[in-house]
Amino acid sequence: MSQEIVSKVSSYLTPHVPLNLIAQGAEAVVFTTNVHPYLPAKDSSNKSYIIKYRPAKRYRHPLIDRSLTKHRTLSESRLLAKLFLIPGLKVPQLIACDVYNGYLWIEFLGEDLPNNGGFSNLKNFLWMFASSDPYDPIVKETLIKVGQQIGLLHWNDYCHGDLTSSNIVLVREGFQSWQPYLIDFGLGSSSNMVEDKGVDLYVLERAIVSTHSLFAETYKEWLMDGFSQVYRGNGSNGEKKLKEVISRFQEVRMRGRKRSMIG
Ligand SMILES: Nc1ncnc2c1ncn2[C@@H]1O[C@H](COP(=O)(O)OP(=O)(O)OP(=O)(O)O)[C@@H](O)[C@H]1O
Repeated sequence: MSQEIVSKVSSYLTPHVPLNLIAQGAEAVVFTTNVHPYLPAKDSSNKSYIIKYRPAKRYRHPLIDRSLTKHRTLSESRLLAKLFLIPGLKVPQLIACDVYNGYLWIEFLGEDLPNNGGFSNLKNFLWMFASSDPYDPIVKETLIKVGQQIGLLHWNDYCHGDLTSSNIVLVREGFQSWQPYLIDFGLGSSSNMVEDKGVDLYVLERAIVSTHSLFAETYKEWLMDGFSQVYRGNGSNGEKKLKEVISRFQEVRMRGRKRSMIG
């Protein structure tokens, strides 16, 4: 990780904003901080926030780079703000954005899992149960809820674009219950196309199969149960649309299989 980027962020945000680097993806550098951009420090000291920064890419022309950064930061923040208003859909709250400089300030979600299980995303959560009881009722309940969240997203004609098990964060509710939240809408879009929905479902299926292959069949069933519940809750129109999405999902899966056989 380039120290240069960290220094740049730190000097832009001033020393009043302590930063803890937690991730560097292809697109963005992600920090946590305990400082809220608007509230006085004493009001926010127990909470954590995410600062997502899209650094400049040297290989792009500076003008194009600035325009792309602005466009992507704006698009992610708009999407988050719209999704946050959909009843029942769980996404982190957008707190602030600085689109010209590529910064998003977002509510921090999740926690560390017990026994060094890592951060509470779906991937680590399933690993945690893999060695004890992979078919624990908590796993079932959580995967059904994950399916419901994806169902709600798609039913409202939005797509995620990078629906991996790391982009689903679990927030503890009570002692033994977890609420899934969808994060990272950098590639998300408003879309009513069954193709985009089928691809979302396929990407998640691949993520589950590749990391939890032994239990994947059951996990997929639970996910699709939750997903279908949302569509079926919308009457005959929901049933019709559900069939279309599932049929396209199967088509996307077939294309994926052919591609991996051909190489
Ligand atoms: N709101 C949040 N609450 C808690 N953790 C978060 C949040 N947003 C992001 N993270 C953490 O930071 C990581 C990277 O964030 P995000 O996926 O948004 O960035 P990215 O650069 O698009 O990543 P990638 O290129 O890996 O997809 C996430 O996997 C997650 O661990």
